[in-house]
Amino acid sequence: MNLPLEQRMAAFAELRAVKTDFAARGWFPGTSGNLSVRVGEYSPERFAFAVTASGKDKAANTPEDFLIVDQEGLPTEPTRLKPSAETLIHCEIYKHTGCGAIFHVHTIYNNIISEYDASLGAVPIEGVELIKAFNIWEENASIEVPILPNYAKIPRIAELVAGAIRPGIPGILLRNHGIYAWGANAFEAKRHLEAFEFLFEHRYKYLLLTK
Ligand SMILES: CSCCC(=O)C(=O)COP(=O)(O)O
Ligand SMILES: [Zn+2]
Repeated sequence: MNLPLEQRMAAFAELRAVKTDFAARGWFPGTSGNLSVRVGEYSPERFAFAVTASGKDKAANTPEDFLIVDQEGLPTEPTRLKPSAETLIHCEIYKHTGCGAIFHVHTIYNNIISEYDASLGAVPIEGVELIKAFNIWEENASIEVPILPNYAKIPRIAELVAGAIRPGIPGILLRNHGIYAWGANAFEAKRHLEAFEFLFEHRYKYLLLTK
């Protein structure tokens, strides 16, 4: 898939803005986290996306922070950059949702809550206003955010992604690892990620107060 230079540059610029924003929040500790936005035409069998390069300090901006990969997670042109080690998870989410952007961060709240609720297989959240960020408008709505095991081998996690995606819930937690949040575009993926993080912090603090 040959993408015009302007499309690649626009995707990289969009990722850079999100990366800078999340880095300022401390959302990339120890080089963790990865970001992607889809570019060009889409079918579940054939698509491409811009993704962060693996192992970089995501708080630093360099000319070698992003590359384009295809639906298999392989670079679309020769490069010495390595795509995120977790690119296969992005591939699965794009394939099964058709979304336009995916953001993955490790935070204290998403790690602790995913561990706390691991035996349930999902984080239950009820009656918090920010559920509306997922376009769920009913009164006293409840949602469950799925939790997958954090296997060392990413392909083992990737093969569970399709079965974990729940209609209307644009996110998946990896146990004691972090969250993947997605949306139709970068704006929506960011809104979803911020809402998830708010809801995890809310649950953590509510549990502390009430247990
Ligand atoms: C040091 S964090 C371990 C890998 C990880 O979970 C992550 O999110 C970052 O991996 P990447 O290859 O995208 O840099
Ligand atoms: Zn990670």
